[in-house]
Amino acid sequence: MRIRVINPNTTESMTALIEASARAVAGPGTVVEAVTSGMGPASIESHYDEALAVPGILAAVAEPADGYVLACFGDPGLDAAREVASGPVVGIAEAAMHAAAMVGRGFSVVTTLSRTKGRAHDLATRYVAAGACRGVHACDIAVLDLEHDPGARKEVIDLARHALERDGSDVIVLGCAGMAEFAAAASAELGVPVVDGVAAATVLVESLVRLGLRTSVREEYAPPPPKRYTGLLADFTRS
Ligand SMILES: O=C(O)C[C@H]1NC(=O)NC1=O
Repeated sequence: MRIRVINPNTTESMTALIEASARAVAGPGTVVEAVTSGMGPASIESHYDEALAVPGILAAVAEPADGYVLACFGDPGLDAAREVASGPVVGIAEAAMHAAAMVGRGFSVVTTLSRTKGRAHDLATRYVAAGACRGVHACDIAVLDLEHDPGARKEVIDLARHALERDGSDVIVLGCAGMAEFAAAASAELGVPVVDGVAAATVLVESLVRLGLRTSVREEYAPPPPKRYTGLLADFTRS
């Protein structure tokens, strides 16, 4: 099978990190096709960035694949992508939170900027039972600095340790695709499961494809009603 793993921001080096995390867990019969969005923000750290990332996501899911991963913790454009993708679409926050809820009593999210904490809470409300997400904590390291800041890994792990104590949680969810490579070291140091949403989403999409499950086209996720689109979007939308 072929899984298209989409980095919704336009930073190639981050796509490489995402690709490595997805390939590390993909099964022997799975081809991971990691792609960088062709248009939009260099990183996604606000509602504005999320909105401007969606056209690139929709263009990326328009290409055929057996399944798709949206490798951005805000799960931008997830519902719209499900209306047009040829296979199941899973967001990394969705996958990470579900996985975390299955291996512990309550998880804490460690994310980047404080301004994105509300989004993580909103997604937890959508995806998991009340109380499953015990808290969301921000390290206030910008997304693109995670890769270049030599102290980032330690800051994230120290914050995760604080979160476990403060929240009384027993699992950590990494709140950014750019933190994927911290998961193993964090789990070894903290002694708890640390969930990287890129890996979780890759395995979950593989499982859905193996189960023969695709997004239902009855009602909400049916293909969008045909209509005229004008302006720049006319090139990227279905007519
Ligand atoms: O929402 C965030 O802070 C993280 C999110 N932004 C991004 O460009 N890739 C991500 O995973």
